[in-house]
Amino acid sequence: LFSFSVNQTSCSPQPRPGTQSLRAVAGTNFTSLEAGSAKRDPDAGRGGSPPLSASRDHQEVPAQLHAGSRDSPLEERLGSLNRVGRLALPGASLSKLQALFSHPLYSLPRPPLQDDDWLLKVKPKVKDSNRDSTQDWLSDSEEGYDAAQWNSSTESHPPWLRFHLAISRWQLYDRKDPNLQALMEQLATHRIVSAVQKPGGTQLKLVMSFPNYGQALLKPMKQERDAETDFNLFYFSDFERHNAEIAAFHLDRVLGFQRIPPVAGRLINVTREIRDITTDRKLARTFYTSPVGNVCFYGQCSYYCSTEHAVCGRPFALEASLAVMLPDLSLAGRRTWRSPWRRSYSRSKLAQWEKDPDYCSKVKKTAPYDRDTRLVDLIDMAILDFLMSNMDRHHYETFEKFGNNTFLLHLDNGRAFGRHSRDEPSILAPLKQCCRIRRSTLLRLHLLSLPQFRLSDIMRESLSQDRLAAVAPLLSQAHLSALDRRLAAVLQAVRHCQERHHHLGSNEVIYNDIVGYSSNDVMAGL
Ligand SMILES: Nc1ncnc2c1ncn2[C@@H]1O[C@H](COP(=O)(O)OP(=O)(O)OP(=O)(O)O)[C@@H](O)[C@H]1O
Ligand SMILES: [Mn+2]
Repeated sequence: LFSFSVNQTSCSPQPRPGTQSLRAVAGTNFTSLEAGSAKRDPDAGRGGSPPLSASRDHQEVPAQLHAGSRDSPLEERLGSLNRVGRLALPGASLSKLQALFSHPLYSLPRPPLQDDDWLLKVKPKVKDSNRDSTQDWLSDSEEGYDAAQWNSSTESHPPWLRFHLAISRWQLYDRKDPNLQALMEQLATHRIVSAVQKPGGTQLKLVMSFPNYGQALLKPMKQERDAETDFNLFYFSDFERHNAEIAAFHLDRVLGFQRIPPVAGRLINVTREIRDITTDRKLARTFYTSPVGNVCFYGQCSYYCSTEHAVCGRPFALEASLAVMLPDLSLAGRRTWRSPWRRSYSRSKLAQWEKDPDYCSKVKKTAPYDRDTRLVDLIDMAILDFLMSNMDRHHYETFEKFGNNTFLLHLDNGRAFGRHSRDEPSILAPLKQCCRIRRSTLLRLHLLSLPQFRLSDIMRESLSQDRLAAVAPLLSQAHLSALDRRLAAVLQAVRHCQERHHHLGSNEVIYNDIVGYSSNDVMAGL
């Protein structure tokens, strides 16, 4: 019916899904503030720009942020953030999360997207002979799947395909895209037609398929929510946690990154939704019933796939995380990068960054960290990882198509949120050693440290939207409190950097990613 073209042609940009109602998230107070004055951005129809409000109340805010940024001390800027915070909460009708996402810092203007800033595009194919053979194949061999009647029109696309088609050079998804809701709903509720093991990686995970050909990566619950990782366990031996995958997605979104594929929690029926339907014989062979009558399996993998580490239903119900699959590698190849701050993964050796106090200045001179935003993107990732105490970020990935000038995918967060009683300062090494941070990130972190937006409250609210929150909160209060404590530590690290580099001016520490737009652009945009 159609095919993807990764090589861009000279066609004009396709309209993107979900950009028609970009304002949907604005809450009641903002809606009334904006009523009548909100104009659609001419680029919005292409998904090129975030929702832009022309409200006068909003115009004052970025002006403060903008003007205060270059030379005023941080406290002064925090003061203006405080005013912004209050502005965003005029009554009680906006939840904290809604108020946060309505804040101008979550709708910063981005450069308009060009044709080659989209990962994929639909290329209509009209040959009738192809169409017939595709349909025959669908109905003959794909039992349990819906007949696909997709064409080049967005309306005909299932949520997972809309998600794929909306991936851009700068983010995996647009937070305000209404398709996201549909996508999460699919992950959490759609019938599962197939479950097979995903080869590669160290721990058990399954690829689940839905009737509309969507797929998700499943990680099962392996331990109780608030079990703390044994202090003596090496980080590379830690179990993965399904709730960490879910919470990491929420945290990444709350930080305004949009670099983790959407993840939803779900109670899986181990018998009906895995054992009875799997075509993976190696997986099927590992099922058994435990002495208390629970259905268990352990699969095949290089770590923890044995009867000692079986995954069990109660008696059939199993908590799991389902992450939406990224486009197949044949359509959108990815490049894997070794993190310069990777741990040594040896019990006896230290990594170079642990020994060399001048390590960052070398990294800064090495491609691709020597240009564009790669270094500050890596530091964003380190901040995310420090907040959730993920020590396992040995590699990261990017989409090949976008070259070096693109966002970093934060995949594999299963080893985060293992410990709440301690922080792991070494995760912040990239920030502390390089003393560099995106201004947009820093301002959002400040916002999340204010009582009216407190990170732990925001995360509690965000996670309460997940279906598994009905079983038990996805992060215990101890983990939520740790987030606030760690956020304060990140801000302290930045302050320390600013003191150290005081003589060089604040631009030395703060990478100003909000300039590049003229003052007028910002005024019009916010
Ligand atoms: N949402 C996704 N869509 C497509 N591929 C994914 C997704 N998430 C992860 N992957 C791929 O699957 C691979 C394995 O996933 P993951 O890293 O989560 O498992 P793992 O067992 O922890 O692996 P490792 O032990 O190597 O860290 C990753 O290298 C990544 O490329
Ligand atoms: Mn891993």
